[in-house]
Amino acid sequence: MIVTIDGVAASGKSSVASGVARALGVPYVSSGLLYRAATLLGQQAALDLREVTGLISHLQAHALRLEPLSEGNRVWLGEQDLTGDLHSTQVDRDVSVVAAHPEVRAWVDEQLRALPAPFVAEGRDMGTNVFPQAAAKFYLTASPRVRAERRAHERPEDVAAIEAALVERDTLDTTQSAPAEDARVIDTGPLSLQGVIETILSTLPKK
Ligand SMILES: Nc1ncnc2c1ncn2[C@@H]1O[C@H](COP(=O)(O)OP(=O)(O)O)[C@@H](O)[C@H]1O
Ligand SMILES: Nc1ccn([C@@H]2O[C@H](COP(=O)(O)OP(=O)(O)O)[C@@H](O)[C@H]2O)c(=O)n1
Repeated sequence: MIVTIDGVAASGKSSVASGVARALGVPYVSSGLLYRAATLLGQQAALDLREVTGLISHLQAHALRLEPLSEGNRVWLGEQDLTGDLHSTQVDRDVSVVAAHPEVRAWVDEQLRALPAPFVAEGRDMGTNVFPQAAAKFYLTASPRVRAERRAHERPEDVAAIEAALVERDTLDTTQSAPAEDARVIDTGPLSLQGVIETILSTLPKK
């Protein structure tokens, strides 16, 4: 079974996906980490991230591997674990430009579709584009202020700066961020993390 959890930035996707995956005893798959890793590699090589040709050849020459685990995903470049560098403000700033390239999206999608089910996949277009056949689909939202307050525990900037950056990224991500027609939309604002996880678990089809 594949379950998809999409949503806007910092809406709780990875925390919720991890909780749902642990309850089901399956891994979760964080698609955003591959977009973040592509961005980091491009930044480290000082590439112009608006130019897709150079970026794609660079990605093809550096085999990145997503390791989906239920506790937390990791991204490897050979033996090097890149995960700790993927959630920086610098990567946040450029990732939507990288993710807008159809060639980069195809590079990510190919890796995701090669993963063996069952799993919980989280991102923006898991239920619409990558796994339209998923057994259950969810889409998480919350107001920009609520999301910024949550993310302020994970970034050095103040809440107002984080909120402005989240809203900008939501706008840049609009194309790939629409909920699937058959997704259940959950406003996580009034709910605890455990509350969101339980809401999802209670509506999953019985095996
Ligand atoms: N419903 C919730 N209530 C309170 N905090 C939450 C909730 N959902 C997520 N969080 C917290 O918000 C932050 C961002 O969540 P995260 O799972 O990283 O979101 P995303 O993967 O959508 O960016 C984390 O610190 C997480 O613990
Ligand atoms: N399925 C996906 C997942 C992420 N992304 C891109 O990758 C970026 C980072 O995704 P993420 O899920 O790690 O970001 P957060 O929502 O956790 O902040 C997003 O802002 C999108 O630009 C995407 O385009 N499609």
